[in-house]
Amino acid sequence: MSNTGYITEDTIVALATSSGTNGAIAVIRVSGQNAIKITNEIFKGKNLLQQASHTIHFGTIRDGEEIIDEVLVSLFVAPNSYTRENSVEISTHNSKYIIERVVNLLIKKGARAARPGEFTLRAFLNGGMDLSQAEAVADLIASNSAASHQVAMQQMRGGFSNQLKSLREDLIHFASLIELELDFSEEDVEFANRDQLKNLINKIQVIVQKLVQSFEQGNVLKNGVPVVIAGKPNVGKSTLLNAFLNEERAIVSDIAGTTRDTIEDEINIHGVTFRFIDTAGIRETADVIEAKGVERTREKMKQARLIIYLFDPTQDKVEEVQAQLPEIERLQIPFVTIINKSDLLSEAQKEVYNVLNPLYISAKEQIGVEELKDELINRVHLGNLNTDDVMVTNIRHVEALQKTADSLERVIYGIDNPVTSDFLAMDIRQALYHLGEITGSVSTDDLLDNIFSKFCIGK
Ligand SMILES: Nc1nc2c(c(=O)[nH]1)N(C=O)[C@@H](CNc1ccc(C(=O)N[C@@H](CCC(=O)O)C(=O)O)cc1)CN2
Ligand SMILES: Nc1nc2c(ncn2[C@@H]2O[C@H](COP(=O)(O)OP(=O)(O)OP(=O)(O)O)[C@@H](O)[C@H]2O)c(=O)[nH]1
Repeated sequence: MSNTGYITEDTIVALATSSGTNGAIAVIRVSGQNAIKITNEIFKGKNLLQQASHTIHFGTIRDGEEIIDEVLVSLFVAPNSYTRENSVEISTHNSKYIIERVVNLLIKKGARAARPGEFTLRAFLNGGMDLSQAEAVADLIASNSAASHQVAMQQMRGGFSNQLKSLREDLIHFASLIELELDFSEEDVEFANRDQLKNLINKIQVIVQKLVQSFEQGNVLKNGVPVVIAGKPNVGKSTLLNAFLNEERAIVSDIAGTTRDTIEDEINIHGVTFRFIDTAGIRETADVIEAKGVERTREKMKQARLIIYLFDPTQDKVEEVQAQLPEIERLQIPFVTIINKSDLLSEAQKEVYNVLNPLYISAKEQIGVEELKDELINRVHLGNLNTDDVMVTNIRHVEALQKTADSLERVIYGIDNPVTSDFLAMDIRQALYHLGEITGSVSTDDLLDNIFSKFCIGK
Protein backbone atom coordinates (compact mmCIF):
# COMPACT_ATOMS: atom_id res chain seq x y z
CA MET A 1 0.00 0.00 0.00
CA SER A 2 3.01 2.26 -0.15
CA ASN A 3 4.87 3.82 -3.00
CA THR A 4 8.24 3.50 -1.38
CA GLY A 5 9.63 1.69 -4.40
CA TYR A 6 9.64 4.93 -6.28
CA ILE A 7 12.38 7.43 -5.74
CA THR A 8 10.91 10.73 -6.73
CA GLU A 9 13.90 12.81 -5.66
CA ASP A 10 15.62 11.87 -8.92
CA THR A 11 15.53 14.26 -11.82
CA ILE A 12 14.45 12.40 -14.94
CA VAL A 13 14.92 13.14 -18.63
CA ALA A 14 13.38 11.78 -21.83
CA LEU A 15 12.57 12.73 -25.37
CA ALA A 16 8.87 13.63 -25.32
CA THR A 17 8.32 13.90 -29.06
CA SER A 18 8.33 10.99 -31.50
CA SER A 19 11.78 9.64 -32.22
CA GLY A 20 11.08 9.30 -35.93
CA THR A 21 12.99 11.29 -38.51
CA ASN A 22 10.08 13.52 -39.43
CA GLY A 23 9.39 16.82 -37.76
CA ALA A 24 11.49 19.90 -37.39
CA ILE A 25 11.58 20.18 -33.62
CA ALA A 26 12.22 17.72 -30.80
CA VAL A 27 11.19 18.31 -27.21
CA ILE A 28 13.31 16.92 -24.39
CA ARG A 29 11.55 16.86 -21.08
CA VAL A 30 13.27 17.16 -17.69
CA SER A 31 11.45 16.83 -14.37
CA GLY A 32 12.49 16.75 -10.74
CA GLN A 33 13.82 18.90 -7.96
CA ASN A 34 17.01 19.76 -9.87
CA ALA A 35 15.50 20.00 -13.36
CA ILE A 36 16.00 23.74 -13.67
CA LYS A 37 19.41 23.72 -12.00
CA ILE A 38 20.73 20.91 -14.19
CA THR A 39 19.43 22.49 -17.39
CA ASN A 40 20.88 25.83 -16.38
CA GLU A 41 24.35 24.24 -16.26
CA ILE A 42 24.31 23.41 -19.97
CA PHE A 43 22.26 26.39 -21.16
CA LYS A 44 23.79 29.71 -22.18
CA GLY A 45 21.30 32.54 -22.12
CA LYS A 46 19.39 34.05 -19.23
CA ASN A 47 19.97 32.51 -15.81
CA LEU A 48 17.07 30.01 -15.67
CA LEU A 49 17.14 29.92 -11.87
CA GLN A 50 15.90 33.50 -11.82
CA GLN A 51 13.03 33.18 -14.28
CA ALA A 52 9.33 32.89 -13.56
CA SER A 53 7.26 29.77 -14.16
CA HIS A 54 5.69 29.33 -17.59
CA THR A 55 8.24 31.44 -19.43
CA ILE A 56 10.21 30.57 -22.57
CA HIS A 57 13.85 31.43 -23.16
CA PHE A 58 16.10 31.40 -26.17
CA GLY A 59 19.72 30.32 -25.86
CA THR A 60 22.28 27.65 -26.71
CA ILE A 61 23.08 24.26 -25.26
CA ARG A 62 26.81 23.88 -24.78
CA ASP A 63 29.20 21.10 -23.96
CA GLY A 64 32.06 23.18 -22.62
CA GLU A 65 32.72 25.68 -25.38
CA GLU A 66 31.10 23.57 -28.09
CA ILE A 67 27.64 24.74 -29.19
CA ILE A 68 25.34 21.71 -29.57
CA ASP A 69 22.22 23.58 -30.69
CA GLU A 70 20.20 26.77 -30.53
CA VAL A 71 17.14 25.99 -28.45
CA LEU A 72 14.05 27.26 -26.67
CA VAL A 73 13.66 26.34 -23.04
CA SER A 74 10.24 26.34 -21.32
CA LEU A 75 10.19 26.60 -17.55
CA PHE A 76 7.67 25.14 -15.14
CA VAL A 77 8.29 25.90 -11.49
CA ALA A 78 6.89 23.44 -8.92
CA PRO A 79 4.11 22.85 -8.21
CA ASN A 80 2.82 24.44 -11.42
CA SER A 81 3.69 21.71 -13.91
CA TYR A 82 2.29 18.51 -15.32
CA THR A 83 4.33 16.46 -12.83
CA ARG A 84 3.93 19.05 -10.02
CA GLU A 85 7.74 19.12 -9.89
CA ASN A 86 10.19 21.59 -11.35
CA SER A 87 10.13 20.85 -15.06
CA VAL A 88 11.93 22.05 -18.14
CA GLU A 89 11.23 21.41 -21.79
CA ILE A 90 14.09 21.91 -24.21
CA SER A 91 13.04 22.34 -27.83
CA THR A 92 15.94 21.40 -30.07
CA HIS A 93 16.27 20.81 -33.78
CA ASN A 94 15.07 17.30 -34.47
CA SER A 95 18.35 15.52 -35.04
CA LYS A 96 19.08 12.18 -33.46
CA TYR A 97 22.61 13.33 -32.90
CA ILE A 98 21.60 16.57 -31.16
CA ILE A 99 19.01 14.79 -28.99
CA GLU A 100 21.53 12.20 -27.89
CA ARG A 101 24.13 14.84 -27.05
CA VAL A 102 21.67 16.95 -25.02
CA VAL A 103 20.21 13.97 -23.14
CA ASN A 104 23.70 12.67 -22.36
CA LEU A 105 24.77 16.10 -21.13
CA LEU A 106 21.76 16.24 -18.79
CA ILE A 107 22.56 12.76 -17.50
CA LYS A 108 26.18 13.78 -16.96
CA LYS A 109 24.94 16.69 -14.87
CA GLY A 110 22.86 14.42 -12.64
CA ALA A 111 19.59 13.53 -14.38
CA ARG A 112 18.69 9.94 -15.24
CA ALA A 113 16.74 8.42 -18.13
CA ALA A 114 13.01 8.26 -17.38
CA ARG A 115 11.16 4.97 -17.35
CA PRO A 116 7.98 4.52 -19.43
CA GLY A 117 5.16 6.62 -18.02
CA GLU A 118 7.33 8.06 -15.28
CA PHE A 119 6.27 11.67 -15.86
CA THR A 120 2.60 10.72 -15.52
CA LEU A 121 3.40 8.43 -12.58
CA ARG A 122 4.90 11.45 -10.85
CA ALA A 123 1.86 13.54 -11.70
CA PHE A 124 -0.16 10.85 -9.90
CA LEU A 125 2.18 10.41 -6.92
CA ASN A 126 2.37 14.16 -6.44
CA GLY A 127 -1.41 14.55 -6.45
CA GLY A 128 -1.71 16.17 -9.86
CA MET A 129 -4.25 13.56 -10.94
CA ASP A 130 -5.76 10.37 -9.64
CA LEU A 131 -5.03 6.91 -10.98
CA SER A 132 -8.06 6.66 -13.26
CA GLN A 133 -7.10 9.99 -14.79
CA ALA A 134 -3.53 8.81 -15.34
CA GLU A 135 -4.86 5.68 -17.04
CA ALA A 136 -7.01 7.89 -19.23
CA VAL A 137 -3.88 9.69 -20.45
CA ALA A 138 -2.70 6.39 -21.96
CA ASP A 139 -6.15 5.81 -23.46
CA LEU A 140 -6.13 9.30 -24.92
CA ILE A 141 -2.80 8.70 -26.64
CA ALA A 142 -4.14 5.41 -28.00
CA SER A 143 -7.46 6.88 -29.10
CA ASN A 144 -8.13 6.65 -32.81
CA SER A 145 -11.80 7.44 -33.23
CA ALA A 146 -14.22 10.12 -32.11
CA ALA A 147 -15.76 7.68 -29.64
CA SER A 148 -12.57 6.40 -28.01
CA HIS A 149 -11.25 9.97 -27.88
CA GLN A 150 -14.38 11.18 -26.17
CA VAL A 151 -14.47 8.57 -23.39
CA ALA A 152 -10.76 8.96 -22.69
CA MET A 153 -11.00 12.75 -22.60
CA GLN A 154 -13.97 12.54 -20.29
CA GLN A 155 -12.10 10.27 -17.91
CA MET A 156 -8.93 12.35 -18.03
CA ARG A 157 -10.92 15.43 -17.14
CA GLY A 158 -11.99 13.59 -14.02
CA GLY A 159 -15.69 12.96 -14.61
CA PHE A 160 -15.43 9.43 -13.36
CA SER A 161 -13.23 10.26 -10.38
CA ASN A 162 -15.44 13.11 -9.22
CA GLN A 163 -18.44 10.81 -8.93
CA LEU A 164 -16.48 8.30 -6.88
CA LYS A 165 -14.94 10.95 -4.68
CA SER A 166 -18.22 12.24 -3.31
CA LEU A 167 -19.48 8.68 -2.80
CA ARG A 168 -16.39 7.80 -0.83
CA GLU A 169 -16.72 10.88 1.33
CA ASP A 170 -20.31 10.04 2.28
CA LEU A 171 -19.31 6.48 3.10
CA ILE A 172 -16.32 7.55 5.16
CA HIS A 173 -18.67 9.69 7.20
CA PHE A 174 -20.80 6.67 8.08
CA ALA A 175 -17.83 4.40 8.68
CA SER A 176 -16.50 6.81 11.27
CA LEU A 177 -19.91 7.14 12.98
CA ILE A 178 -20.16 3.37 13.26
CA GLU A 179 -16.60 3.09 14.50
CA LEU A 180 -17.51 5.66 17.12
CA GLU A 181 -20.27 3.33 18.30
CA LEU A 182 -17.63 0.67 18.90
CA ASP A 183 -16.02 2.96 21.46
CA PHE A 184 -19.31 3.15 23.31
CA SER A 185 -20.27 -0.48 22.85
CA GLU A 186 -21.22 -0.82 26.52
CA GLU A 187 -23.87 1.83 26.19
CA ASP A 188 -25.76 0.51 23.18
CA VAL A 189 -25.87 3.79 21.30
CA GLU A 190 -26.43 4.31 17.58
CA PHE A 191 -24.64 7.31 16.12
CA ALA A 192 -25.15 6.13 12.61
CA ASN A 193 -28.80 6.23 11.69
CA ARG A 194 -29.41 2.87 10.03
CA ASP A 195 -32.17 4.13 7.74
CA GLN A 196 -29.98 6.95 6.50
CA LEU A 197 -27.08 4.55 6.00
CA LYS A 198 -29.29 2.19 4.04
CA ASN A 199 -30.52 5.06 1.89
CA LEU A 200 -27.00 6.15 1.17
CA ILE A 201 -25.88 2.63 0.30
CA ASN A 202 -28.83 2.09 -1.99
CA LYS A 203 -28.01 5.36 -3.68
CA ILE A 204 -24.39 4.29 -4.10
CA GLN A 205 -25.42 0.87 -5.37
CA VAL A 206 -27.46 2.47 -8.14
CA ILE A 207 -24.50 4.54 -9.27
CA VAL A 208 -22.05 1.65 -8.98
CA GLN A 209 -24.36 -0.61 -10.98
CA LYS A 210 -24.74 2.05 -13.64
CA LEU A 211 -20.98 2.36 -13.89
CA VAL A 212 -20.57 -1.42 -14.09
CA GLN A 213 -23.18 -1.57 -16.82
CA SER A 214 -21.51 1.24 -18.74
CA PHE A 215 -18.48 -1.00 -19.23
CA GLU A 216 -19.96 -3.00 -22.05
CA GLN A 217 -20.45 0.13 -24.09
CA GLY A 218 -17.37 1.86 -22.74
CA ASN A 219 -15.18 -1.05 -23.69
CA VAL A 220 -16.64 -1.13 -27.16
CA LEU A 221 -16.02 2.58 -27.57
CA LYS A 222 -12.45 2.30 -26.40
CA ASN A 223 -11.36 -0.88 -28.10
CA GLY A 224 -13.74 -0.98 -31.00
CA VAL A 225 -16.67 -3.25 -31.77
CA PRO A 226 -15.37 -6.77 -32.32
CA VAL A 227 -16.82 -8.09 -35.57
CA VAL A 228 -16.42 -11.33 -37.46
CA ILE A 229 -16.97 -11.64 -41.17
CA ALA A 230 -18.01 -15.25 -41.72
CA GLY A 231 -19.21 -17.50 -44.48
CA LYS A 232 -18.15 -20.39 -46.65
CA PRO A 233 -14.97 -20.21 -48.75
CA ASN A 234 -15.18 -17.83 -51.66
CA VAL A 235 -18.32 -15.99 -50.58
CA GLY A 236 -16.29 -12.77 -50.70
CA LYS A 237 -15.13 -12.21 -47.11
CA SER A 238 -11.74 -10.79 -48.03
CA THR A 239 -13.25 -8.67 -50.76
CA LEU A 240 -15.71 -7.15 -48.29
CA LEU A 241 -13.01 -6.46 -45.72
CA ASN A 242 -10.98 -4.72 -48.40
CA ALA A 243 -13.99 -2.72 -49.51
CA PHE A 244 -14.28 -1.48 -45.92
CA LEU A 245 -10.60 -0.88 -45.41
CA ASN A 246 -9.89 0.89 -48.68
CA GLU A 247 -12.36 3.56 -47.90
CA GLU A 248 -11.99 4.36 -44.27
CA ARG A 249 -8.88 2.88 -42.87
CA ALA A 250 -8.96 3.74 -39.19
CA ILE A 251 -6.16 5.87 -37.89
CA VAL A 252 -4.23 3.01 -36.36
CA SER A 253 -1.54 3.98 -33.94
CA ASP A 254 1.14 1.53 -32.98
CA ILE A 255 2.89 3.97 -30.74
CA ALA A 256 4.64 2.01 -28.03
CA GLY A 257 2.87 2.49 -24.78
CA THR A 258 -0.63 2.48 -26.06
CA THR A 259 -2.58 -0.02 -24.06
CA ARG A 260 -3.33 -2.24 -27.00
CA ASP A 261 -1.10 -5.20 -27.68
CA THR A 262 -1.98 -6.08 -31.23
CA ILE A 263 -3.28 -4.00 -34.06
CA GLU A 264 -5.99 -5.67 -36.06
CA ASP A 265 -7.89 -4.52 -39.08
CA GLU A 266 -10.01 -1.62 -38.01
CA ILE A 267 -12.47 0.62 -39.75
CA ASN A 268 -14.01 3.77 -38.50
CA ILE A 269 -17.71 4.04 -39.20
CA HIS A 270 -19.40 7.27 -38.20
CA GLY A 271 -16.81 7.77 -35.45
CA VAL A 272 -17.04 4.25 -34.05
CA THR A 273 -14.22 1.77 -34.51
CA PHE A 274 -15.09 -1.71 -35.74
CA ARG A 275 -12.36 -4.22 -35.08
CA PHE A 276 -12.30 -7.27 -37.28
CA ILE A 277 -11.34 -10.40 -35.40
CA ASP A 278 -8.86 -12.45 -37.30
CA THR A 279 -10.86 -15.14 -38.95
CA ALA A 280 -7.89 -17.01 -40.37
CA GLY A 281 -8.93 -19.96 -38.24
CA ILE A 282 -12.44 -19.69 -39.50
CA ARG A 283 -11.35 -19.53 -43.09
CA GLU A 284 -9.65 -22.90 -42.82
CA THR A 285 -12.83 -24.44 -41.50
CA ALA A 286 -15.14 -21.99 -43.14
CA ASP A 287 -18.13 -24.24 -43.30
CA VAL A 288 -19.71 -23.83 -39.88
CA ILE A 289 -21.93 -26.80 -40.62
CA GLU A 290 -18.91 -29.03 -40.97
CA ALA A 291 -18.82 -30.81 -37.62
CA LYS A 292 -15.08 -30.70 -37.14
CA GLY A 293 -14.77 -27.01 -37.61
CA VAL A 294 -17.76 -25.98 -35.58
CA GLU A 295 -16.19 -25.85 -32.14
CA ARG A 296 -13.15 -23.87 -33.19
CA THR A 297 -15.24 -21.52 -35.21
CA ARG A 298 -17.65 -21.05 -32.34
CA GLU A 299 -14.82 -20.20 -29.95
CA LYS A 300 -13.49 -17.59 -32.31
CA MET A 301 -16.89 -16.18 -33.07
CA LYS A 302 -17.83 -15.90 -29.41
CA GLN A 303 -15.46 -12.95 -29.14
CA ALA A 304 -17.58 -11.08 -31.63
CA ARG A 305 -20.29 -8.67 -30.72
CA LEU A 306 -21.62 -8.86 -34.22
CA ILE A 307 -21.29 -11.33 -37.07
CA ILE A 308 -21.49 -10.33 -40.69
CA TYR A 309 -22.59 -13.54 -42.36
CA LEU A 310 -22.03 -13.66 -46.08
CA PHE A 311 -23.78 -15.92 -48.54
CA ASP A 312 -22.92 -16.42 -52.16
CA PRO A 313 -26.11 -16.93 -54.15
CA THR A 314 -24.11 -18.51 -56.97
CA GLN A 315 -23.07 -21.22 -54.49
CA ASP A 316 -26.10 -21.52 -52.22
CA LYS A 317 -29.76 -21.68 -53.12
CA VAL A 318 -32.13 -20.06 -50.68
CA GLU A 319 -32.91 -23.45 -49.06
CA GLU A 320 -29.21 -24.02 -48.50
CA VAL A 321 -28.87 -20.64 -46.88
CA GLN A 322 -31.87 -21.35 -44.68
CA ALA A 323 -30.33 -24.64 -43.62
CA GLN A 324 -27.27 -22.81 -42.31
CA LEU A 325 -29.13 -20.22 -40.24
CA PRO A 326 -29.94 -22.33 -37.14
CA GLU A 327 -26.24 -23.01 -36.65
CA ILE A 328 -25.50 -19.28 -36.66
CA GLU A 329 -28.44 -18.54 -34.40
CA ARG A 330 -27.08 -21.05 -31.93
CA LEU A 331 -24.11 -18.73 -31.33
CA GLN A 332 -26.52 -16.21 -29.81
CA ILE A 333 -24.61 -13.30 -31.23
CA PRO A 334 -26.41 -10.74 -33.38
CA PHE A 335 -25.71 -11.35 -37.05
CA VAL A 336 -26.42 -9.58 -40.28
CA THR A 337 -27.44 -11.79 -43.17
CA ILE A 338 -25.75 -10.67 -46.36
CA ILE A 339 -26.33 -11.85 -49.88
CA ASN A 340 -23.10 -10.93 -51.63
CA LYS A 341 -22.37 -10.88 -55.35
CA SER A 342 -25.73 -9.27 -55.99
CA ASP A 343 -24.24 -7.88 -59.19
CA LEU A 344 -24.58 -11.40 -60.61
CA LEU A 345 -28.29 -11.62 -59.79
CA SER A 346 -31.26 -10.45 -61.80
CA GLU A 347 -34.08 -8.73 -59.91
CA ALA A 348 -36.12 -11.92 -60.18
CA GLN A 349 -33.28 -14.04 -58.82
CA LYS A 350 -32.87 -11.63 -55.93
CA GLU A 351 -36.52 -11.80 -54.97
CA VAL A 352 -36.16 -15.47 -54.09
CA TYR A 353 -33.86 -14.51 -51.20
CA ASN A 354 -36.18 -11.83 -49.81
CA VAL A 355 -37.63 -14.34 -47.33
CA LEU A 356 -34.32 -14.11 -45.46
CA ASN A 357 -34.68 -10.36 -45.15
CA PRO A 358 -31.03 -9.94 -46.12
CA LEU A 359 -28.94 -6.99 -47.19
CA TYR A 360 -27.91 -7.31 -50.82
CA ILE A 361 -24.41 -6.17 -51.54
CA SER A 362 -21.68 -6.54 -54.06
CA ALA A 363 -18.39 -6.37 -52.23
CA LYS A 364 -16.55 -6.36 -55.52
CA GLU A 365 -18.56 -3.55 -57.12
CA GLN A 366 -18.96 -1.74 -53.80
CA ILE A 367 -22.73 -1.77 -54.03
CA GLY A 368 -24.65 -1.65 -50.75
CA VAL A 369 -21.53 -1.23 -48.66
CA GLU A 370 -22.72 2.12 -47.28
CA GLU A 371 -26.07 0.60 -46.30
CA LEU A 372 -24.22 -2.23 -44.58
CA LYS A 373 -22.20 0.30 -42.59
CA ASP A 374 -25.39 2.04 -41.46
CA GLU A 375 -26.77 -1.33 -40.47
CA LEU A 376 -23.66 -2.10 -38.39
CA ILE A 377 -24.05 1.15 -36.49
CA ASN A 378 -27.75 0.40 -35.87
CA ARG A 379 -26.99 -3.09 -34.68
CA VAL A 380 -24.51 -2.14 -31.95
CA HIS A 381 -27.09 0.14 -30.30
CA LEU A 382 -24.68 2.83 -29.31
CA GLY A 383 -27.35 5.43 -29.42
CA ASN A 384 -26.26 9.01 -29.19
CA LEU A 385 -23.17 9.47 -27.12
CA ASN A 386 -23.80 11.75 -24.23
CA THR A 387 -20.68 13.58 -23.12
CA ASP A 388 -22.05 13.87 -19.61
CA ASP A 389 -22.48 10.14 -19.19
CA VAL A 390 -19.66 8.70 -17.20
CA MET A 391 -18.36 5.55 -18.77
CA VAL A 392 -16.08 2.84 -17.43
CA THR A 393 -13.66 1.54 -20.03
CA ASN A 394 -11.17 -0.29 -17.90
CA ILE A 395 -11.46 -3.90 -16.75
CA ARG A 396 -9.55 -3.09 -13.56
CA HIS A 397 -12.15 -0.48 -12.69
CA VAL A 398 -15.14 -2.75 -13.31
CA GLU A 399 -13.62 -5.42 -11.12
CA ALA A 400 -13.13 -2.95 -8.29
CA LEU A 401 -16.67 -1.66 -8.75
CA GLN A 402 -18.07 -5.18 -8.60
CA LYS A 403 -16.17 -5.83 -5.37
CA THR A 404 -17.52 -2.55 -4.03
CA ALA A 405 -21.04 -3.68 -4.85
CA ASP A 406 -20.47 -7.02 -3.07
CA SER A 407 -19.25 -5.30 0.08
CA LEU A 408 -22.16 -2.88 0.03
CA GLU A 409 -24.57 -5.77 -0.29
CA ARG A 410 -23.08 -7.24 2.87
CA VAL A 411 -23.55 -3.91 4.63
CA ILE A 412 -27.23 -3.92 3.72
CA TYR A 413 -27.50 -7.50 4.94
CA GLY A 414 -25.79 -6.45 8.15
CA ILE A 415 -28.25 -3.63 8.75
CA ASP A 416 -31.26 -5.88 8.16
CA ASN A 417 -29.94 -8.68 10.35
CA PRO A 418 -28.53 -8.85 13.86
CA VAL A 419 -24.95 -8.19 12.87
CA THR A 420 -22.69 -6.26 15.20
CA SER A 421 -21.35 -2.82 14.38
CA ASP A 422 -17.78 -4.02 14.05
CA PHE A 423 -18.71 -6.28 11.13
CA LEU A 424 -20.74 -3.50 9.59
CA ALA A 425 -17.78 -1.17 9.88
CA MET A 426 -15.53 -3.78 8.32
CA ASP A 427 -17.73 -4.18 5.27
CA ILE A 428 -17.97 -0.44 4.80
CA ARG A 429 -14.19 -0.17 5.02
CA GLN A 430 -13.96 -2.96 2.46
CA ALA A 431 -16.22 -1.05 0.06
CA LEU A 432 -14.12 2.07 0.61
CA TYR A 433 -10.99 0.08 -0.10
CA HIS A 434 -12.28 -1.09 -3.47
CA LEU A 435 -13.46 2.37 -4.46
CA GLY A 436 -10.01 3.62 -3.51
CA GLU A 437 -8.38 1.09 -5.81
CA ILE A 438 -9.90 2.87 -8.77
CA THR A 439 -8.72 6.34 -7.93
CA GLY A 440 -5.42 5.08 -6.55
CA SER A 441 -5.92 6.29 -3.00
CA VAL A 442 -5.24 2.61 -2.35
CA SER A 443 -2.52 1.20 -4.58
CA THR A 444 0.45 -1.11 -4.65
CA ASP A 445 3.79 -0.80 -6.40
CA ASP A 446 2.93 -3.82 -8.53
CA LEU A 447 -0.28 -2.22 -9.71
CA LEU A 448 1.46 1.06 -10.52
CA ASP A 449 4.27 -0.78 -12.32
CA ASN A 450 1.71 -2.67 -14.32
CA ILE A 451 -0.18 0.46 -15.32
CA PHE A 452 2.70 2.79 -16.06
CA SER A 453 5.05 0.34 -17.75
CA LYS A 454 2.57 0.29 -20.65
CA PHE A 455 3.02 3.99 -21.29
CA CYS A 456 5.56 5.36 -23.71
CA ILE A 457 8.83 6.80 -22.54
CA GLY A 458 8.55 10.55 -22.22
CA LYS A 459 4.92 10.43 -21.08
N1 LIG B 1 4.79 20.95 -24.23
C1 LIG B 1 3.92 20.22 -23.57
N2 LIG B 1 2.74 19.92 -24.14
C2 LIG B 1 1.83 19.17 -23.47
C3 LIG B 1 2.10 18.66 -22.18
C4 LIG B 1 3.34 19.01 -21.59
O1 LIG B 1 3.66 18.64 -20.45
N3 LIG B 1 4.21 19.79 -22.32
N4 LIG B 1 1.15 17.86 -21.56
C5 LIG B 1 1.41 16.87 -20.66
O2 LIG B 1 2.13 15.95 -20.89
C6 LIG B 1 -0.23 17.98 -21.94
C7 LIG B 1 -0.78 19.22 -21.29
N5 LIG B 1 -0.84 19.04 -19.88
C8 LIG B 1 -0.36 19.95 -18.97
C9 LIG B 1 -1.01 20.05 -17.75
C10 LIG B 1 -0.62 21.01 -16.84
C11 LIG B 1 0.44 21.85 -17.13
C12 LIG B 1 0.81 22.96 -16.19
O3 LIG B 1 1.80 23.66 -16.37
N6 LIG B 1 -0.01 23.20 -15.18
C13 LIG B 1 0.18 24.27 -14.21
C14 LIG B 1 -0.23 25.61 -14.76
C15 LIG B 1 -1.68 25.71 -15.13
C16 LIG B 1 -2.08 27.11 -15.62
O4 LIG B 1 -1.23 27.95 -15.94
O5 LIG B 1 -3.31 27.30 -15.67
C17 LIG B 1 -0.64 23.94 -12.97
O6 LIG B 1 -1.55 23.10 -13.07
O7 LIG B 1 -0.37 24.54 -11.95
C18 LIG B 1 1.12 21.71 -18.32
C19 LIG B 1 0.72 20.76 -19.24
C20 LIG B 1 -0.32 18.01 -23.44
N7 LIG B 1 0.65 18.91 -24.05
N1 LIG C 1 -19.12 -10.88 -58.98
C1 LIG C 1 -18.69 -10.76 -57.75
N2 LIG C 1 -17.63 -11.44 -57.32
C2 LIG C 1 -17.20 -11.30 -56.07
C3 LIG C 1 -17.86 -10.43 -55.16
N3 LIG C 1 -17.24 -10.51 -53.97
C4 LIG C 1 -16.21 -11.36 -54.12
N4 LIG C 1 -16.19 -11.86 -55.39
C5 LIG C 1 -15.24 -12.80 -55.95
O1 LIG C 1 -15.34 -14.03 -55.26
C6 LIG C 1 -14.07 -14.66 -55.16
C7 LIG C 1 -13.79 -14.99 -53.70
O2 LIG C 1 -13.67 -13.77 -52.98
P1 LIG C 1 -12.88 -13.68 -51.63
O3 LIG C 1 -13.07 -12.33 -51.11
O4 LIG C 1 -11.51 -14.18 -51.78
O5 LIG C 1 -13.69 -14.75 -50.80
P2 LIG C 1 -13.41 -15.27 -49.33
O6 LIG C 1 -14.71 -15.53 -48.71
O7 LIG C 1 -12.51 -14.33 -48.61
O8 LIG C 1 -12.69 -16.60 -49.63
P3 LIG C 1 -11.80 -17.52 -48.63
O9 LIG C 1 -10.67 -16.67 -48.16
O10 LIG C 1 -11.35 -18.66 -49.49
O11 LIG C 1 -12.71 -17.96 -47.54
C8 LIG C 1 -13.09 -13.69 -55.76
O12 LIG C 1 -12.82 -14.10 -57.07
C9 LIG C 1 -13.82 -12.38 -55.75
O13 LIG C 1 -13.39 -11.49 -56.76
C10 LIG C 1 -19.00 -9.70 -55.64
O14 LIG C 1 -19.63 -8.93 -54.92
N5 LIG C 1 -19.39 -9.91 -56.92
